[in-house]
Amino acid sequence: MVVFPHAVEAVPRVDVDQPDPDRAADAGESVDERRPLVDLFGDLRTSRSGLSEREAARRLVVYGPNTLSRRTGRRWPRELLGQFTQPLAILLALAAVLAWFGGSPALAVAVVAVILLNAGFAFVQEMQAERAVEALAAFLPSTTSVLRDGVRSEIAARDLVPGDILIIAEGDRVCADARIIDGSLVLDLSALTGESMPATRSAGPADAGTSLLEAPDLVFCGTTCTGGEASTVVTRTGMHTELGRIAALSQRVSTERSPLEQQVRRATWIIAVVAVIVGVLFLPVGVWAGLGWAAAISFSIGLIVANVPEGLLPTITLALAAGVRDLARRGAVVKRLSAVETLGSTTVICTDKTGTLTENRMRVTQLWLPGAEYDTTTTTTVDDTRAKALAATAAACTTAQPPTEAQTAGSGDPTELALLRLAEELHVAVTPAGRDAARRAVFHFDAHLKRMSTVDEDAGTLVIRTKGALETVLPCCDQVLDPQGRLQPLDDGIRLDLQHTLDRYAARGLRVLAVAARTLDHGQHVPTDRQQAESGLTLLGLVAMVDPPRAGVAAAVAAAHRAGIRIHVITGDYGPTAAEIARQVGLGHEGRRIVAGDELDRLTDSELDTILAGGDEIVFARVSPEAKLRICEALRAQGETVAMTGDGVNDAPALRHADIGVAMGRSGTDVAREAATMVLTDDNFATIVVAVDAGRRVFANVRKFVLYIFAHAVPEVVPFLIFALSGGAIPLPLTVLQILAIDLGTETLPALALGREPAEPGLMDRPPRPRAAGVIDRALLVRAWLLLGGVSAVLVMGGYLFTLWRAGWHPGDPTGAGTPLHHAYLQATTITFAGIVACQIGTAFAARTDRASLFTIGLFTNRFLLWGIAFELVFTAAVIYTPPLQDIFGTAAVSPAQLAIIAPFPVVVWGVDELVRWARRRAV
Ligand SMILES: Nc1ncnc2c1ncn2[C@@H]1O[C@H](COP(=O)(O)OP(=O)(O)OP(=O)(O)O)[C@@H](O)[C@H]1O
Repeated sequence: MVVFPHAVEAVPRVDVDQPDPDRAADAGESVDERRPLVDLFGDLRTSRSGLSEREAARRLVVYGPNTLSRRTGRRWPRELLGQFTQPLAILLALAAVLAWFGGSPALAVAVVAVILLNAGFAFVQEMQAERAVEALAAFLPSTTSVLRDGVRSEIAARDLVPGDILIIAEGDRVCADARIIDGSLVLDLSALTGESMPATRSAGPADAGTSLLEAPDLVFCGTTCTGGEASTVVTRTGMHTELGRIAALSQRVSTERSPLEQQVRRATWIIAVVAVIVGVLFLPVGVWAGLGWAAAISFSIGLIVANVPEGLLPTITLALAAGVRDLARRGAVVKRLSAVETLGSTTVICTDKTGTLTENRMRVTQLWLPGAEYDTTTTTTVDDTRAKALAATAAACTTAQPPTEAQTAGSGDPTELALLRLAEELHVAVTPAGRDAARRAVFHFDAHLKRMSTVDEDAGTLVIRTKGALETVLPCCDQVLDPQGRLQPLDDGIRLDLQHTLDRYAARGLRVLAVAARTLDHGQHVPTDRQQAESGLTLLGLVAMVDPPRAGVAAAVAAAHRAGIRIHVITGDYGPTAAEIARQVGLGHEGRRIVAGDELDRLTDSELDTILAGGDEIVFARVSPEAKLRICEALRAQGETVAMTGDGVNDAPALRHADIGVAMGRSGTDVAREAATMVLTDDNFATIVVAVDAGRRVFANVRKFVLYIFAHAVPEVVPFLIFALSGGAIPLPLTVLQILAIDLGTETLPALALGREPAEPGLMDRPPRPRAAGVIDRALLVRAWLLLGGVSAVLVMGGYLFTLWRAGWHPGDPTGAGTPLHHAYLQATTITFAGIVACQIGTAFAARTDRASLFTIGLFTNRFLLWGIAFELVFTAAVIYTPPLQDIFGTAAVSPAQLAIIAPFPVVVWGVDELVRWARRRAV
């Protein structure tokens, strides 16, 4: 259920208190958003202080939730039909037609069953995968800021109703159509109009001449705010918005094919072509070996059907979807299935510091003033008027909302919350209402300037208050307050003192803010020019705050290092502060380097490449968000797979450009969340490493079932080869329907179960897989076809020949119906069939690990596999021992002594593979 178009509600709504759509539509249609504001307020029965909670609740029932709903009901028949028009399904259908007219109706029916089962299976899996991704929206609740009962509060965006006063600020995604009543905004309208240039919208007289989307004071759902702040009155919500109307409703989570799926699709095709060639070639050989044409055709069809790996793709899609679901539970919401596999090959993580490596819960611990210093954690009372003025000024220069009973954590920038708390501790508390009432202008925090300023009226005079990074505030100051409260010029001695203090605090990992102020002369106007306002200030002092590393980050960093992943920090904070935090969490254990923003700007591209190619982990400090894009590009050009975090509007290009853009679910902006591939619902760095782990596991599991499915082809094909090569002297060891029984009945569940295998030990102790490395490589094919398949084929053929030989058969003896050896022949083919099943069980256990021994993960740790094997055994027993199935599949009951021949097969197949893995482990 979503409010924004990036994900759209997939399930038809069936709420009992569902509003009458016609009524709601009427209500939504009847407002003319371009009427003069007073009239619009009248029409919407609202005012500048917003609706009451009660009225809002009532309107929610009338208008319905502010969501875009998509009708899914009618989509599925087309998707199901699509499964039958897949090239592989058409190939099989051709085979069925051939079988029918070739005189093998039973085979034709069986092939049609294969087609139906496969299509149904693929359909269900794809629907599940899609639902998994769409359901993720629930993990990303969107909130929005409104005035209700005159108080600003955060509500779920889906609860927004017409008449609400909605406050839109930089980074927000506009989640309803609204008219601006105060302030101005820079908007990105590209989602709605395709226009990539940002547009400015501000309060003003309504203009009836322009088109709705171009109206200077209207904003629309689906656009994003890239700058400014404004109050607006909501005119339309949900399906009544322009976005709802234009029905950009088909917008869905991107379902483009992942590289993994593309690779497997290609491999599937190659194998299908090989299967067809082998099948067609078998035709003349079969006739030559003594089969009639009809039997030869049916066998070649059987060979084709058996070897076309039609179930592979949907199984992979499902494994990726299971990975997506698992990640969402663990705090990482990914927006594309393909992201799961990209995560697994991540080689570099570029992370910001505040809030990702650290808790983002700041607390002021130090105050510095010319000639005085206080440790606020040990000093119980600070009795210094200059210190109090410092704290009061810093707290007044904020926009954050301190904690209230309703919102115990407060809202806004944690740096500012720490300053509000400091003022309270020093008994100079600033109330948000008083602060906002005195406010005449704000020069917002700017990520490039790294400072912010406010102009406030204080006892009839205007005061400019500035806070920010020392190196950006200092050039705006030309004096300080000395210990006696007199103004002193900022001389070299004080500058040196300030620098020493800054470095001392930074070495402890503290974030340092300089605070300055200036009182305007009587009669001076509120300055509109930022540069002019932020000049001639008096420096009051420094405040330093701790923001401790998050629990678990150090362990995650160590895990990432073991997994061969390098981590660079890209932060707006001061270099030594960031470097100390980096040290505390274990970054740069093999070399750490600080590159400051201005140094980075001076570096040529090749110099940057050289630095990045070295083994150091780098702290890029005081960098602008734009520099993230440059670093990301440089890393990708070196062939790295980059995961990049970001939370601001300006981070969006870098997030889009990285292989995995990671945004913060809690603290980030909507714009960053929109641009990212993965959103961390807990904002925690450790979750990125968890996601990499999950990505690796999903990739490894896909290899496991590909191995398993490929391996069984050999014991199925070899019997045919032996029959053909012997010129019919060795009778066919396997019937066509037995092959289909294996393909349809016994193979599928264990393959699916392998997709749910827990991570193999040591998976995160290996270097990342190269981006170009395919899921199906030579090593996998050798292991599947030569090792597991080869051993199985030898065993199965051995069992078959041994059974025949024990019954007194010699090569060339007739075994057809009515001959004395016929029953023994049926038993021997049954042994081939059961032998392949036994070898599959061994293969499944072998495939569970790629390098490790099965004993290290435990024999019974994959319950799904055990159930799959149990089903496989029951199915096989039914085929062998129930008379109707015996007739269909051409089997005969076998004695316990005969079964004893195949009983050790699983252990032999698995044992040989275990030995090879052991030898490989020793070789490294
Ligand atoms: N609300 C604020 N008002 C004034 N100055 C601020 C404020 N927040 C941060 N600063 C200053 O700007 C600098 C950079 O802050 P910014 O928020 O860009 O970086 P950051 O949050 O530490 O970085 P990141 O999250 O990327 O690790 C800080 O070191 C501080 O000096």
